[in-house]
This record gives sequence, C-alpha cells and structure tokens, in this order.
Amino acid sequence: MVPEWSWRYGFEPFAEYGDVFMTVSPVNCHIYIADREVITQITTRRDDFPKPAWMYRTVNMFGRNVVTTEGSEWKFHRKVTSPSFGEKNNALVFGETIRQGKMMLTKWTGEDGNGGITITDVLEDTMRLSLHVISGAGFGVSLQWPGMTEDGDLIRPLSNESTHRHTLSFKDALAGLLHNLLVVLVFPRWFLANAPFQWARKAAEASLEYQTYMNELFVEKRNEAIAGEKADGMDIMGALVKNSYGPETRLEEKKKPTTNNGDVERQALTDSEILGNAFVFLLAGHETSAGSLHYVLILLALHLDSQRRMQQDIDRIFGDRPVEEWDYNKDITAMQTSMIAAVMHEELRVVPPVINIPKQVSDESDQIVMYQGKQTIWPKGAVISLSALALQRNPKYWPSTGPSKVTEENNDLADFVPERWFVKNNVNGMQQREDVGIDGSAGKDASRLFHPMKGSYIPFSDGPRSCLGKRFAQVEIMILLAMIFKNYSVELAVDEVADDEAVEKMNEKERIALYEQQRATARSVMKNCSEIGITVRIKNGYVPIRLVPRGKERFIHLFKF
Ligand code: HEM
Repeated sequence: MVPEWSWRYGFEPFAEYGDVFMTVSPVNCHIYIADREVITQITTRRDDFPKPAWMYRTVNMFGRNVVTTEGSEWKFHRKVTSPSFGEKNNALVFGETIRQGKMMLTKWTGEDGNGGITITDVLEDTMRLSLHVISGAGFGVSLQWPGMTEDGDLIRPLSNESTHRHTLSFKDALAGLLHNLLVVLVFPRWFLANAPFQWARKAAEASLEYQTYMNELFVEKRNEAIAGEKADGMDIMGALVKNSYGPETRLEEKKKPTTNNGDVERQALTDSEILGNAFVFLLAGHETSAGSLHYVLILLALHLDSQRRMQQDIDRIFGDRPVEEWDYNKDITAMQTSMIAAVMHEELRVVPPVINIPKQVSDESDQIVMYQGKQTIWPKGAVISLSALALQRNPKYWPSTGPSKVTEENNDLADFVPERWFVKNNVNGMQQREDVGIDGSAGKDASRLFHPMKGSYIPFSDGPRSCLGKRFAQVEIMILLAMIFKNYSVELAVDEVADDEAVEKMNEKERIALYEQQRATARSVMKNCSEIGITVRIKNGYVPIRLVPRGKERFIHLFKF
C-alpha cells in the first residue's frame, strides 16, 4: 500500500516474502517477480503471458503498431520494423547524438566552453536532447537548440506539397504532444479543442500539429522512396516508407510468400501503421533515454572515483582526436567494453527506467509456472510485474564489491558501482551468459565485462518482445558520456549553500565537508523526489550540477581514490 514502494524499498520486500509473491485484493491478483528463471518463462511464453492490452489501447491513436499489438499482428509489425533499427541507423544515432550533444554542451558550458555554469534543468535538457536525437535518427529531421542559429525552432511545413499554416514548430509539436500525452490519449481531439481550459486547447493543438507534420514527412519520404533516393544511412521512418513504397517492394510484389490457406502474406506496413509505429518510437524512446542520461550524470557527480576511471578510458579510446573524427564503426567496439559501457550498464541496473515491466497471465486460462523446482498455478487474468529494479539488486545474481558505502547493508547492490562490471568471477559459482555486448553477442573483447545470468538483467526487458531501440539508446548514452567527460568533469553545484567567492576562500577540508553535505542532499532528492510514471524520474525536486573543464575542478581533485 505504500506508493512508490518498488522504488523506495528495492529488493527488501522480496528478501522478506520471496523472489516471487502475489498481492490479492478484491480488484485483482498482482504477481511481482525478481526471480530470473521465472522471468525467463514469462518473457519466452509470449502467448501465455501477453502485455496487458487494455493499458496500450489508446496508444493506437495514430495507427496500429509494434507496441500495442499482440499475436500474429505483433509478429508482423516486429518483423517489418526490426530491420530499420540496424547498424546503418546506429551510425546515424551516433552522428546525430554528436551534433545534438555539441549544442547541449554549448548551453551547459557557455560559448567559450569554460563551464562553471550551474545547471538546474538537467532533465529538461536531456529530454530535449533525446527528442532531437529521435527526430534526427528516427524521422530524418535534424533540429537545432534555441539560440544556436536564427532558425532554431522554425515554424514551417516539412513538405513542399503542404499548404497547412503551422502554429507550432516541429519540436514544439513533438514536445507538446508528449507533455500532454495522457489527456490526448484519453479525450477526443474535438473535445479538447472546444474545452473551456487553455491547457486542453493547447494539448489539442499539439496533437493536430504533430499529426500534420508527420503526414507531411510521410509524403516527402514516400516521394523519395518512389524516386529511389536516399538509400544509405536512412532514418527509421524513411526505412519503413521505403519498405512499403521503394522500387524493391514493387519488384518483389509478385514473389510474396503465401500462407497455408493461400493468402498473400503481408510484407509491408500500411500508411497508418507507419505513422502509428513512428509515434510509438517517439513515445518509447524519449523519456527512457532522457531519464537515464539525467540519473547517470547525478550518479557520476556522486561517485567521483568512477568518473575518473571513465575519463581514463575515454582518453585511451579517443586520445587527442576531436569529436568530428570519432567514427561509429571504429570506436564503438572499444566503447562497449570500457568503463563507459560499465557506467551505462550500472546506471540501468540501479535505476532501470521501467521499474516494473507489465505483463499479465492470459485471459484464456490459468498457467503453470515452474518456481524453485515446483509447479505453481497462476490465475488467469492476473497482473504481472517483472520487477526489474529488485531483480537487478538480487544478491543471488549480482556480485557485491563489499558492504554498502551509503546504507547499513552488508552488500553494495543498491549502490552505483560501475566497477562491478569488471568482476571476473561468477556469482555463487553459477554460469553467466555472454550477451551484454552492444550487438547482443559477446565478441572476444566483451569478456572484459561481467555477463549477467539470463533473465537477471532486464532494463530493456528480455525475450522476443524486448526493446527494439536497445542499441539506439545504448549508442546515444555512451557517445554522450564520452563527449561530456572527454573535456569536462561533472560536480554537484553548491550555490544554494556557498557562492563562488565563498568556495574560493575555503581550504581543502572545508570544501570536502561542503561536497559531502551536497552529496547527502543529492542522495535524498534522488530517493525522495523520484516518481514512477511511465518511467522513473525526479519530480518536485532537482539536483543542480556543473560541468567543469578537466583540471579546473573545485572539488573532485580533493578526494583520494
Ligand atoms: C534507456 C532507454 C530505453 C529503455 C530502458 C527501454 C526499455 C524498454 C522496455 C523495458 C521495453 C519493454 C516494455 C514492455 O514489454 O512493456 C521496451 C520496448 C520497446 N522499446 Fe524501448 N527502451 C529504451 C529506449 C528505446 C528507444 C530509443 C526506442 C526507439 C527509438 C525504443 C523502442 C521500443 C519499442 C518499439 C518497444 C516495443 C517492442 C515490442 O513490443 O516488440 N526504446 N523498451
């Protein structure tokens, strides 16, 4: 009954009641799971444990898609959309993140790059960054940050054929839609547009503007596909349109395989399905990546030793090469086996954005699940949460590097310790799986990182319905970490306690004490102000940070590692 208990108490309830337990109320039965073998059964038996369809129904408003469908319809969507998330698109994500990261860094460190600016709206900026990266790599529309060029948030149609007079920029339409998502999904647009509240009319406006922009984009991409243009490095939506309208599709028309009853099997999405999928990519990839980037920066400001180690790896990988010379194909392998990847994996372990991944027992019949060698019967229709946060702190599966430095616990599994990903020995003598590498397979270098056991690490879920954008997100997070920490360190800002002049006058001991005090405040904000919505994020509070050029830190160098 404690709101946010999954976030507040982590593994504690599972230590008390067991790795799988059910709460029973007059409303429903709800099963919570932090056991890797049970989780593997749930994620592999898709038909027995589908997604709760009622949660997703409204997300079909722009067209049916890979997130909301089930059964053979989902299979079709997954088959058609997966190829557009391939290596070519990852390279595009790499390039777009660099482009966007540069603009964010200018905002955070000033035109002169001297840093020392206190940033309080970190989440707002990481939200903008992740939105812009999806816009660029997902839709092929590369956006500017305000103040960077004169046409930052330009209001203009995305297709020459359009005569629509837009009232919002593309970015504001995307952001406005996502900001008002719940009302837009629940109420019809005509109702919102005529409501006596300004917020409702704004929500309707954003939704209409978004739809019009996407229709314009679609027309442009369809024309390009028919003309056979833009084959390489294509954005995700472009690849979907090409699959439906490109010359290959027309050639292949006659060779389409047939199903058992002789029907022609569908190979391409309809226009509405393309637009529906574009919308859910935006939805699924925006808050998740932005939240991870936000938490990882705070965690690194708290864990200065890990920050230093990551910087050493960044120097080793990129040397003196300017960011313009970084190359996806050359650099990604080294990154995914370095401290950069360890920091990312660890952040997603301690703060998985989707804390409880929703599933349900099929409405058709009760299901048998093996738990601790015994058959258990799960009632039909029961709600299921794959409790990612608790699972990823379960001492059966994760190596502790010692007692917690933050709590009274005798293990450090609730602490952020990226170094644990370099622990070589198996946990409890059990075999670990070999698929943490970014490409899903363990290259020979990937042996440097710890390999969690199957079903014990699920920030992107697991099995056939796991996250389609996993590599997209991983590339984005890693490249941004490398860009920021190549030249800067992140420190907690202390303005609320001492101004710059006061810090300047402090001796070492006083500075260390001040930073420790800020650390405690930041930890408390993270713990008490984080809320679980679609993803977990800090609301009603903030942790201010500063980027400081390396070598000019005010605090980090005072701590001995
Ligand atoms: C750190 C970033 C991300 C995390 C932690 C994350 C996590 C997840 C999780 C847990 C699921 C399963 C949800 C469920 O079964 O209910 C999922 C599904 C999905 N994600 Fe992500 N995601 C991230 C980024 C992205 C990005 C960037 C995109 C696209 C650009 C994306 C696209 C999708 C899609 C399309 C699905 C549905 C797959 C299906 O049902 O077959 N995600 N994600």
